[in-house]
Amino acid sequence: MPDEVDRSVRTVHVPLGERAYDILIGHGLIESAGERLAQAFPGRRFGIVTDMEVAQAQLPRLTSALQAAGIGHEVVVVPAGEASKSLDRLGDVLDGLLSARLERGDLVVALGGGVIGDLAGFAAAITRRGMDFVQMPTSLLAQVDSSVGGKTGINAPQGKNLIGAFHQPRLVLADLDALETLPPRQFAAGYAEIVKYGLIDDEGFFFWLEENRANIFSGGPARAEAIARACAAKTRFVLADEKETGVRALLNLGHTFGHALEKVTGYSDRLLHGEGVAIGMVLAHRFSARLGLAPSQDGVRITRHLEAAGLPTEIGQIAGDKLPVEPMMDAIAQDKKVVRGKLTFILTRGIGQAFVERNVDPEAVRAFLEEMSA
Ligand SMILES: NC(=O)c1ccc[n+]([C@@H]2O[C@H](COP(=O)([O-])OP(=O)(O)OC[C@H]3O[C@@H](n4cnc5c(N)ncnc54)[C@H](O)[C@@H]3O)[C@@H](O)[C@H]2O)c1
Ligand SMILES: O=C(O)C(=O)C[C@@H](O)[C@H](O)[C@H](O)COP(=O)(O)O
Ligand SMILES: [Zn+2]
Repeated sequence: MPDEVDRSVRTVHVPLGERAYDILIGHGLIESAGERLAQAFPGRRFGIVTDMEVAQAQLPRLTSALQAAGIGHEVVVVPAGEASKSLDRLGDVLDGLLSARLERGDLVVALGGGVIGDLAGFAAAITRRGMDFVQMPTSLLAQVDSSVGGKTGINAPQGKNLIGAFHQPRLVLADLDALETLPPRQFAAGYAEIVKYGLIDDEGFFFWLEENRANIFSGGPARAEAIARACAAKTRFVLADEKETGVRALLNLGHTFGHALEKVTGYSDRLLHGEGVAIGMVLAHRFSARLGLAPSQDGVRITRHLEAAGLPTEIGQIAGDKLPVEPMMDAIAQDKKVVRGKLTFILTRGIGQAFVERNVDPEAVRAFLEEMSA
């Protein structure tokens, strides 16, 4: 931790009309959650959904704060990790919320990383035909990406996030102190999604990250700035295209490859989501260069930056047996961006110049993946 801790709270507003909400980023937000929630949602009860690791590292801070504010709450805990984005664990969460007799006017609180945000957000969307929910992201990835924008859901055997709903949170409280207990591998995985915003349409941000990566990782002032800039960038895309009929698909840079890799590694610790995104972004740049769209040096520069952050950049770096290409192609064919059977990829003309390419030739993708997996 730096000697001087900045106590100010940054706010990114998401002006989505009647679904508008604030993202607060700062220290001590879990401790002040009792007062904030009591003021914003007077008289409501809260169903906190979390995972076993976050329950150990962060939950006592929240329950003490709610107790101190006299707020009624129940807790539902699921195992940590991507495997909890499943129908079985969704059933457990629904059972916990209903057994606690939370009413439709009460709120769900997602305390955890992106797995908890996606799972609890989806549970909120369908419990009693729709409860409000608050995101309290505790991983870097959740603070810069998954807690914002309203995508919620779980995985299916056929592919990643194939079951879900758009359901915006009412409030996002991103407590920087929570990151102090986050394992380093998880921090690096979240960093990949920060880099993504630079690669999509903001080369200046990517260059800033090249200068400030060490400060972000060590918990210096650049960390809060990076998180706030990432949230502001995501908010821009969500406002322009809340339900992803067009430009929001750019937030999927690296994800078509990444999601396929997550599926073939069994949604397990073999490959974290952010690690899949890191490899996927490198592949998207290489594939674009292969098609003559982007300079290959940009791919090299991105690879260097991600490697310096401790992230994998090659399929061959994934632990375990060699990954087969055909199941990856099956996953790619199930991607939600597919239109009338045609593959959509986010390709690029270089750093900060991503674009949506519809009707990508599956044979070109297969040949590329065969080569990249060799
Ligand atoms: N909805 C969206 O827009 C969106 C965006 C990006 C990613 N996602 C999803 O998010 C998920 C990945 O999220 P993630 O990387 O946060 O994974 P995660 O939720 O599994 O959290 C990572 C790990 O860190 C632990 N953890 C989290 N916070 C901690 C803390 N403060 N201290 C100690 N341990 C902590 C968790 O227990 C878990 O083991 C994927 O399922 C991905 O599909 C969704
Ligand atoms: O919010 C979005 O839109 C994103 O694409 C953000 C991604 O980082 C995230 O992983 C998202 O869950 C992927 O969405 P999906 O629609 O491809 O499942
Ligand atoms: Zn992602």
